[in-house]
Amino acid sequence: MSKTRVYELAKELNLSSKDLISKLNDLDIKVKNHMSTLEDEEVELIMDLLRDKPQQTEEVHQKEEEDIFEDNLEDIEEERVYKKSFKKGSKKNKKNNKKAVLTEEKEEDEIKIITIPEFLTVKELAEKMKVNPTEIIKKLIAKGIMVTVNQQIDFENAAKIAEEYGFLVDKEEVKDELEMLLEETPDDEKDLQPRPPIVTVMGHVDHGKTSLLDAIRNTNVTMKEMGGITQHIGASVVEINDKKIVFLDTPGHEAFTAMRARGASITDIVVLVVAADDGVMPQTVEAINHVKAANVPMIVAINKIDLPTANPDRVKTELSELGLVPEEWGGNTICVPVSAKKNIGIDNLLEMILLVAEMEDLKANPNKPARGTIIEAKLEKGKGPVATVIVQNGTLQIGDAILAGTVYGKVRAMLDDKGRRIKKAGPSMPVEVLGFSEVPEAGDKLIVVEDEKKARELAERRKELQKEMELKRKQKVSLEDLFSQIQEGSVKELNIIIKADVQGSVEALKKSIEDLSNEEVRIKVIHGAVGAITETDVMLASASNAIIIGFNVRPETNAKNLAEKEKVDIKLYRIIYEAIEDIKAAMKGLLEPKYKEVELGRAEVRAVFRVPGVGNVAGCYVLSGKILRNSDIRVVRDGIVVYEGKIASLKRFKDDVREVQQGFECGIGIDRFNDIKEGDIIEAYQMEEIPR
Ligand SMILES: Nc1nc2c(ncn2[C@@H]2O[C@H](COP(=O)(O)OP(=O)(O)OP(=O)(O)O)[C@@H](O)[C@H]2O)c(=O)[nH]1
Repeated sequence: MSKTRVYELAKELNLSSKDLISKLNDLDIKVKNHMSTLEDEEVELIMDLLRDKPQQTEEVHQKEEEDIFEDNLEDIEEERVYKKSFKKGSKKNKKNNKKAVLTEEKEEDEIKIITIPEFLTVKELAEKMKVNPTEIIKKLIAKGIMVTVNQQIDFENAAKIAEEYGFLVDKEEVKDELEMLLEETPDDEKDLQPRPPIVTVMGHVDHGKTSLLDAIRNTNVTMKEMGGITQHIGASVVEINDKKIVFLDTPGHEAFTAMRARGASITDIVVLVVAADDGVMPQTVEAINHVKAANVPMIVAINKIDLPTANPDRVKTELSELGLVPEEWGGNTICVPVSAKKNIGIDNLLEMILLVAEMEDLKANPNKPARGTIIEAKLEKGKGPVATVIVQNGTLQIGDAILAGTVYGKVRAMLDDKGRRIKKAGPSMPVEVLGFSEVPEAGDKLIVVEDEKKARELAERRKELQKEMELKRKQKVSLEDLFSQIQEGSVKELNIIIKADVQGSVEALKKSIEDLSNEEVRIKVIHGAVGAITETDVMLASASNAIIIGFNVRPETNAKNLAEKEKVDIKLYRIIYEAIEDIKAAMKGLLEPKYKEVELGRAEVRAVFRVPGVGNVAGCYVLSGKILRNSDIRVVRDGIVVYEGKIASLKRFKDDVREVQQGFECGIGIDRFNDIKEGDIIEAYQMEEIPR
C-alpha cells in the first residue's frame, strides 16, 4: 500500500500544507508536519470532504514546494553546523569551567532564561536556545506556522516555543539611540593591543597606602628624569621595564565600590596593603570582601618590613585563614614584602603587577574613538570645568566631541599626570580634559560622538530622560519581593551583607543564612563585620545587588539616606531566629510583614542628670523629627543598640509634654533603663500596621 505525504496531498488539493494539517487535525487525524505520511483511507476521506473547496493559486504552491526543498537542505546543513558547534561549545565550556549548556542531558531543574526580541529568525532562536533548528521548525509547523530557518517569527510564537523547552522568556527591550551609543561594539581580536593595568591600592587605616603610592611614584625612573613634578589629576602613570602601570590616587575600597556601584568598574588589579607589624585588621577584611565581590585579582603588599616588630609570616597565616593562601605556601595569592618608608621591594611589587596584568591579558583597541570613565571633576578658576578621564578603549584626541552623563563638550586641551599638554590619550591613560560644558560627575561614562551638535542633543535628551530614569531607577532586590524575583528568574544568587554587634553573631548568622541555599537560590554572604551599617556597606550592597542584615546594630544616618537613594534593602533584627525565618519565608514567598517600623525622630543625649527617686534622666536635643511621649525607643551607642523599650517621662523644663519637636531640648527618662550616657542617640519609633 502506498503512503502519501502531507505536502503531496496538499498539492493535489491545491491547499497549503499548513491549512491541510489544521483540517486533518480537525478530523482527528494526527499529523506532525508536512513530511508526515497518510493512509489511503485518510487521503480518501479528506479528498471527499475537500473536493468542492476553493483552490489555491499555483504560485503559492510553487513557493511552498521551494520552501520545503530549501528547508530540507538547510536542515541538513544546520544539523551539521549544530553538531559541530555543540562539540566545540562543550569543549570551550569545560575549559572555562562554566556551566554546561544545552543538550539532551541538560539538568531538569536548572533555571534557564532567554531574551527574545520583537522578531527573530528560527535560526537565531535555535542558537539562543542551543537546540536544533529542525526541531523548532517541526514545532512551528505543528502550530500551523510554515517557516524556514531564515524566516522571522514574532516574539509571541518564539516565546511559546522557548517555553516548551523550559525557558523563562524575557522580552528584549528596544534600545534608543542613546543606549545603542553606550553599548560598545566588541572589537575584533586582531585590532586589540595590550594596555597598561589600572591599579587601586587598599588596606587598613595607617597600614601605608598613601606612603606606598608615594614610594611607587618616586621610584619611577621617568619621574626622576622629569624632575618629579606630579600634578594631582586623580591617577598616576609609572613605568617599569618600559611598561606602564596606572595607579588610581584615591586609595581604599570605599572609592572603589562607589565607582562600581555607578557601573564604572575601572580597576584591573588591587594591591592590598597589610602592615607587617599589625597584621590583618577589620578594614583589611572589608577590603578583601569588596574585592572578592568585584572579582578583581589582588596582590598583597606586606608593608613596613623595616620595622623590628614586623612579622610577615603572621600576616600570611592570617591571610590564609581568610582563604588567601600565599603562593609560597602552595596557594595562589601573590604576597610581596615591601617597605614604603625605606623603599624596599617596590620594584618587585611593580613587576608582580605587570605579571598579573599579563595573565589577565588586558587589551584594548587604540584605533577607534575613545570610551572612558570620569574619575574626578571640578570647576577650576580660569580653566572652567575640568575632569580626569581614564580612557578605557580607543584613543581620545583634541577636538573630539564628547558626552559624559548629561554634560557635553569638545576636547579643547588635555594634560597628562605630569602636567604635560598632550594631543592624544590611548587605552588606560588618565588625562585631564578641558572643554566640558559643565562639570561632569565622577563615575560617568565618557563617549566620543560624531560632532558637538550631536553631543549637545544627546546630553539634552539625557537630561530629560534622567527624571524618568530617577523614578524607574533599578529597584534592587528586597526581601519582600524576593519570591517574585526568584520566580521571574531574575534572582539566582542572593547576596547578603551582615553587620552585627559581636563577631559571634556575624558567624552564627552567616552560617545559618548560607545554609538556606536551595536549588533555586544560592545565598551568599559577601561581607560580614562588627559595627554600625555604614555608607560603604550600602555602596557594596548597591554594587552587588545585596540585602543588608543588621543584627543589634543600626545604620548611620548617612547610610540610611544613601540606602533610600540607592534602593538598598536594610533589614534590622534583634533575634537571629527572626532574621532566618524572614529569609526562609521570603524565599517561599510567604513573607507578609504585618507591621512596619516608622521612625519618628532622633534625639542626642547631651547630659545625664540624676533625679533622686526617679533614676537617671537624659538631657536631650532633638536632632530630627519628633519624640512622642508614648513612642517606642531604642538607645543607640556607637551604632550599636544597647536598649529597647519605652519612654517613662518626657519633659520640657519642668512640664510633662506629649511631644517635642526637632531643634528643641527635652528631658527623657527611660523605662527600666538607667545606664544612659552622654552621646547616646535615642531613636523614637512607632509600629504601623501595613495594609495587605
Ligand atoms: N616604618 C615604616 N613606617 C611606614 C611604612 N609605610 C608607612 N609608614 C608609616 O605609617 C603611617 C601611616 O602611613 P600612611 O601612608 O599615611 O597610611 P595610610 O594607609 O595611607 O593611612 P590612611 O590614609 O589614614 O588610611 C605613617 O606614619 C607612615 O610614615 C613603612 O614601610 N615602614
